[in-house]
Amino acid sequence: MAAFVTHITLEHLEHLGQPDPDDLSGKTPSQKATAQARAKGYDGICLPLTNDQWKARWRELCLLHPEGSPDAAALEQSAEKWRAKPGFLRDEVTITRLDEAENSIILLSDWLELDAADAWVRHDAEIALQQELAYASYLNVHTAILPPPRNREHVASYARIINAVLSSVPYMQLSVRMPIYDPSLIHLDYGSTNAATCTTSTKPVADHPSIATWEMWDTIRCICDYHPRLTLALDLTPPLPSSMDVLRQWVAEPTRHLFLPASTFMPNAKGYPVLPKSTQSFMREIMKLQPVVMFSGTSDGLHTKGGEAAYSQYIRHLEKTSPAVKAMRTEGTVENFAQGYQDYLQAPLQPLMDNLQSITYQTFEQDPIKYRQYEEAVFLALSRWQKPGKITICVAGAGRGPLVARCLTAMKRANKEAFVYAVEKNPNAYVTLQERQRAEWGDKVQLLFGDMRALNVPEQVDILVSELLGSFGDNELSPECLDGAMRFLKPEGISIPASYSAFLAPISSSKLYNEARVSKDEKGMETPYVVMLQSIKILSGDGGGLSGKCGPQIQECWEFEHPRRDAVLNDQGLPLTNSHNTRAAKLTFHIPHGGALHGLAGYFEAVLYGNIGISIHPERMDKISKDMLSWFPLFFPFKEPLYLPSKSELQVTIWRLTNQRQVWYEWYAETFLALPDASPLVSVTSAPRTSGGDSLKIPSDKVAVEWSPFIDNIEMPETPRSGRVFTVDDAGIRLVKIGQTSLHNPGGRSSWIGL
Ligand SMILES: C[S@@+](CC[C@H](N)C(=O)[O-])C[C@H]1O[C@@H](n2cnc3c(N)ncnc32)[C@H](O)[C@@H]1O
Repeated sequence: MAAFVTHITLEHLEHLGQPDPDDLSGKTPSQKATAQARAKGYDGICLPLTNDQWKARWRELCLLHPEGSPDAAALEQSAEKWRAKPGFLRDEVTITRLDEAENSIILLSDWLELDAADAWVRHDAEIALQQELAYASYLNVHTAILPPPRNREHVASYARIINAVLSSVPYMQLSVRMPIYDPSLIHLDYGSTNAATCTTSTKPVADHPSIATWEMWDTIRCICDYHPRLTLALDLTPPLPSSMDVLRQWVAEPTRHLFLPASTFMPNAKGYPVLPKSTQSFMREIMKLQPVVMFSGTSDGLHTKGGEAAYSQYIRHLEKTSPAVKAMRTEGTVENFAQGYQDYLQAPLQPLMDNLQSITYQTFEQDPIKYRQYEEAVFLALSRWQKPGKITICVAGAGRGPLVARCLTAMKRANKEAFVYAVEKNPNAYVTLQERQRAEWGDKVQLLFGDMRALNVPEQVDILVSELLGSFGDNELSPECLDGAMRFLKPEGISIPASYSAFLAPISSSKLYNEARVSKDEKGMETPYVVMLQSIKILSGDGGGLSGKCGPQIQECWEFEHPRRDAVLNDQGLPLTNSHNTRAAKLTFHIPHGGALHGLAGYFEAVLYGNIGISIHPERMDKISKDMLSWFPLFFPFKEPLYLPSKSELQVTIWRLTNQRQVWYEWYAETFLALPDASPLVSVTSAPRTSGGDSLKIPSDKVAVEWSPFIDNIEMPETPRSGRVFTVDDAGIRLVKIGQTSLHNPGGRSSWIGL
C-alpha cells in the first residue's frame, strides 16, 4: 500500500508553537503535528527543515550587500565567516530532536537556487544545502526532498551540486522535487518551428513541456551517475500534462514520492475533490510502485464537500481500483505470484547444463495454465488422430512428470489408446519419475534415462511433447535438444510445441539499469536476465515513424519450427553442425517520445498444437494463456543508457550465435533522427547511403518534422565522417545517425548457454 503523509507548513508549525494552556504534554510543534496527522489517518508528516529566519539570514549574508553600501564590508566579513563554518542558529530550524525526525520526511529549503544564473548565488546555495544536509544527517533523517531545479540553462550546475552532496551524506535518500511540467516552458508556442521564446532560454529544450522536465531529470541523474540514493518526488501541482504516454515515463524512474496539493483536485458534480481523467490514470498506474503520497493544503477547505479526509480517501480508491494493484492482490495472477520479484534480476536457468532442484520443479508445477494448455494441445492432437492402432507419445525432458500425467489425462479424455515414453537426463528428477511410475502410471509409461540428443528410444513415436522453453523461447536450448529428439519422432509425427518465436521491445528503466550494474563488472551488463518487469516504460510506439519503415511496438525477432526438415543430418540422424540454429534480426522501432534506452525486453510465444499456444507477449498473453505463471520476460541490458529523442528511430540488431559448446546472444542498437532535407540549419547536397539508413521512399507531404532541440547538438560535417552518418532520400528526408551502443557480449564473452 502507498504511504500517505501530510505536508505541514511553517504557518501551521508556528500556530502549533503558540502556548496552549490546556496542553500539558510538552510536545514540540512537529510532534504535535505528527500526533494530529496520525489521528487523521496519515502515516506521518513532511515538513520544512528551516524557517523564514534562516532564509532572511542567508539572503542578508549572500545577496543583500551591494558594493558601495555602508555595511557591505561588515556583511562580507560575516558571510565569509559563515562560509568557513556554516551552521544554524536555534531559531532557524523547525526540529532539534532525533524523535522529531524519525518518521518525518524533511523538505530542504526550496528557495535555494542551486541552478541560479549567478555563479555566486549557486556557490552560496551549495554551502547552504550542505549545511542543511549535515544538520539533517545529525538528526538521522532518512529522506530529504531537495529544492526543485528551475533553470534548464544551469541544470548541469544543479546536478553537480547534488552529486557532491550525495557523496557527503552517506545514508540519506535524496529526492529531487520535480514539477511534472516545466513552468519556464509552458508558454512556448509549439505551433511555430523555431521561433519559440521563453524566459530562461531562447530555444525550446524539447518538443513537449513535460518531456523538457523529464530531460532535466535525465541530465541530473546522468551527472549523478544513476546514484541509487537519488530518487524523485514528483510535484503534481497543475497544470499537468494530459498525455498518458508522456506521464508513463515517470513509472520507469525512481519515483518514490508524489507531492499532491489540493489545487490539483477539482470538484466533481457533488463538490467532492477528484482528479482530472489523465491524472487519475497516471495515479492508478504509479500506485504499483507504492509511492509516498504527500498531501498538501488539504485542510484549507478548497473543496466544499468531504472535508480533509476526502482527498486521501479518493486516492486510496484510485489505488484500490488500479488494474496493476488489483492484479497484485488477486490470487492466481502473475502479478500476485511475482510479489517480491518485481524488477528483481535473476540469471536464467540452464536446465541442460545444470540439474534442476526439486523445489524449482515445484515452482513450475504451481502454474495451472501451462499444463492446461499442454493437456489441451495433446488432447486436440489425439482427437484428430485418424490412423488405426496404438498411439505413441514421448515426453522429452519429463522433469518430475507433470506433462506425463497430463498426457495420460488427455488420452483418457480423447478416449485413445496410447503409450508414453518419458525421457529425462536429470538423475535426481528421475528418482521422482520412478516413484510416480510405480505409484500412479504403471505400464502405461516407460521411463528412459539420458540426454535426448544421445539416447535411443525403443521405437519412433507419433507425438513428441517437450517444454524446454525459456523466456525468449529458444534461450534454454529447446532447438538444439529437439534436434536430437527428432530421431525418435516418426517422419509424419507431431511436435508439441510446433513452433516458438522471440520478441523484443526497447525499454527505459532506471531501476533495471542500476540493478544490472550493481556488480560493477562488464559481465553483469552483458547478461540477459529473467525479470518480472514493473518499473519500466516501453519506449517504442506503433506506426511506421517518419521514414514509414518502423515496425510495431513489440517486434518478432525469429522463429523455430519443429520438426524441422532443413538441417543436414549424419548417420545417427543428428545435425552435422548447429549452424541452422543461428539467427539474426534487425528491428526498427519508432520512438514517439524522448527517453533513455536502458535495455530490451524479451518475450516469447509458442504454438503448441493447432490454435493452442502459450505466450508472454504483453499484448497477446491475455488472449492466448492468461495468468500463466511460468515465465517472466528476459531483460537484455545496455552498458550505457542511450538517449532517444522524440520521433527518432531505433534500430536494434540481435544475433543468436553458436559454437560446438555454447549458444549466446549479441546485441547492439543505433539511433537515428529523421530530418527534412530542406532544413535551413545544414545543407547537404549529396551523401552516401549506408547500411544504417536504407533508401526512404515516402512522399514529402507526409513529413511533419517538428523543430528538434538536438539539431544544434549534432555536428554536421560537409562530408560524412565515420561515427556520424546520414542518408538523403529522394523525397527529402534524411536519417541522421545520432548515437549507438557498443556491441554487447561479443563471442559470448560474458554470457552463454552451455550445450
Ligand atoms: C523446463 S523443465 C520441464 C520439466 C517438465 N516437463 C515440466 O513441464 O514441468 C525441462 C526438463 O528437461 C530436462 N532436459 C533438458 N534438456 C534435456 C536433454 N537434452 N535430455 C533430457 N532431458 C533434458 C531438464 O532436466 C528438465 O527436467
